[in-house]
Amino acid sequence: MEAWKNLFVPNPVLWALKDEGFMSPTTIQALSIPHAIRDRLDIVGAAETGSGKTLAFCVPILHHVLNVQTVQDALIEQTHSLQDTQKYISQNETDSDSNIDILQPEFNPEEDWGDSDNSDEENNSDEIDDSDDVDNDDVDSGVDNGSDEDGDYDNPPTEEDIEELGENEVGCVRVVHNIVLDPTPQTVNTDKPLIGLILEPTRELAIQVKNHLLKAAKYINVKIATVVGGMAPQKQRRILSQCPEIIIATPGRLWELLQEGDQHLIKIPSVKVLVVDEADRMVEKGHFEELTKLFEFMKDNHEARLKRQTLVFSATLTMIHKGPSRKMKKKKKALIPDDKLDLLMYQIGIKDKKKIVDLTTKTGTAENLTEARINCPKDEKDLYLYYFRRQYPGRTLVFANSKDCLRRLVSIFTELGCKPLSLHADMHQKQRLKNLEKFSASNDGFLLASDVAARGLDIPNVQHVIHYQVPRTIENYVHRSGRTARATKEGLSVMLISQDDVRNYRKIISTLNRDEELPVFPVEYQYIPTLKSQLRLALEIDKLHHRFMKVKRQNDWFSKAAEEMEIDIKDEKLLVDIGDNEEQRQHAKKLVNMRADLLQALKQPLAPRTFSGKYPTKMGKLVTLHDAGKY
Ligand SMILES: Nc1ncnc2c1ncn2[C@@H]1O[C@H](COP(=O)(O)OP(=O)(O)OP(=O)(O)O)[C@@H](O)[C@H]1O
Repeated sequence: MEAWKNLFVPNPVLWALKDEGFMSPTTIQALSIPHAIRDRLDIVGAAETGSGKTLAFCVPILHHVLNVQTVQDALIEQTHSLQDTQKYISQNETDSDSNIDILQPEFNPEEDWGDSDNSDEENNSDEIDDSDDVDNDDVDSGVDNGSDEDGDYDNPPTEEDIEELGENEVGCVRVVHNIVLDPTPQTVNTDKPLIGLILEPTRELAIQVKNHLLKAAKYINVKIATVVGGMAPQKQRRILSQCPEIIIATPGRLWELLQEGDQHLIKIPSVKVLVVDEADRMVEKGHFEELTKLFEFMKDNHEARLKRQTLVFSATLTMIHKGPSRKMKKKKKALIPDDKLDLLMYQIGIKDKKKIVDLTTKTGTAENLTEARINCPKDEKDLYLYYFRRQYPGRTLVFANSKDCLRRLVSIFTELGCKPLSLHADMHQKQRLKNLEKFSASNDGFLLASDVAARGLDIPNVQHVIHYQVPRTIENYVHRSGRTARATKEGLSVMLISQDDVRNYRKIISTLNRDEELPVFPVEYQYIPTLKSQLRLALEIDKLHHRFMKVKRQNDWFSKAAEEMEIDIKDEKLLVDIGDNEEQRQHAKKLVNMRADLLQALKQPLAPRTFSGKYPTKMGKLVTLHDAGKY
């Protein structure tokens, strides 16, 4: 753990990292953490997907939490000694000689500072546990009883900490020459500061980061909450009323609760650390309106802004996606990476005192990623996806550009027995999380997703990423592909390219400065006819199934409407409208028979793979096809 110590990582975090088996920092962690902790600089960090950027911002936040807690402990101790002195003074009636100005003898530090954290948590544990929300451990699970009660951390509080705490965070206590004065004890409350705010572009990512942070905070007494859309706001309001020190949020819900005047969220301008993860996406024009408003709201408090540390990270901070050529021509000058970074830093309010750590690789994608393509007609993409699925088992994530396309694929691949899961923005949040969980739990998981899953998700051991359609931007290509080949793992990314995709494909290749085309994925064509006939049958079944369901839905609708209007459903006219039930029975029978045929066809094993060719990767190493399926 020596390497971590040199980065000024506090001991309680070190213990947790050790438990996680993170024996040494990754490059982005090693190059950014000391500047954040020791130098208190704003950090702008760009590094490849899966390189550990999450911990690079989590560790500095926890450092701040520990610092604040140490300061609070010191204040309690001072208050205790002040009370002892007061007792002594009143007993000896010699207060005229004292140089300590005691304003309110009733001040009770136990009530205001002491163990409110823990007792709060226990008293409210039923509130947190009773709901069946997926998110039901948002706050309490992040709290440990603080094994480091003596406050003996690596970095003792500085003068600045004490000043900041006195003015901004406690509000009712002033620290003058190390003596605690309490001018307005009647306003002392159990209110706790908001220390860290992490902004994420998607709900799944916010929840994932919370879990990551909880692991790193295993030995720290800290409350961490997520504030995201798609979950009950009432519960989030309740959680916020417990004043979690760290909030991880998506901008929409955060802004909504802030506008309601949430008492904890109004402290946002004086937050000590602000993290904008996936920053280039967050500030993208027209993406998060609420974020702009939030930044405006934070700017109001100029003094706090100067004290605040801002950390921004992404794998694509310096990548520029080229717009449509017509637009580009109109512009006098094309955007260059430095412009993008400057604009982003301006939008977020990065201070001049900053450290930029740009580890973006020349190829743009992760080192351990093998990239390939399959060229095919648009109407054969299903076939090649099916081919890949059958020939290359393993956790596979497929990206498509539209929700309609995803729905269609889910339907067909369900018929083909591939057990697909889906993930897109139109789904209910609980279902989204459930599907992610199922996907992560199955070694052979098959997830069909929109770009909502492209950024940040750290699903263990995703072996393959398939781009059913070529993504529209370079950033999306890098992030989608980055769901595999994470940390030290290998991974394979394959693009299905039809005529429609050529333009986007060319843009990606040129932006990534690739000298060569991506290698062609070697398809074993001898299997194609068998797979084609299975797919054809599945498509027929799917079509019939949809027709059947449509009539059934209509039928149900008519029955319901008829009932509501007190019309007898046996009415001849209605029966004519909804069609003949016997016909539906026949319909259903046909479906059952066709499914039985398909099931039989699917049992037919494909001939063992005979291909033993190799194809080069961008890394120059050779990967056999057999290996490619077993990453
Ligand atoms: N020091 C470390 N040693 C070993 N593994 C680590 C270390 N730091 C992080 N990891 C692991 O590496 C994986 C990727 O980390 P993380 O999700 O932070 O990547 P990222 O850079 O944020 O990726 P993305 O750009 O896709 O969001 C995670 O599973 C994480 O637990």
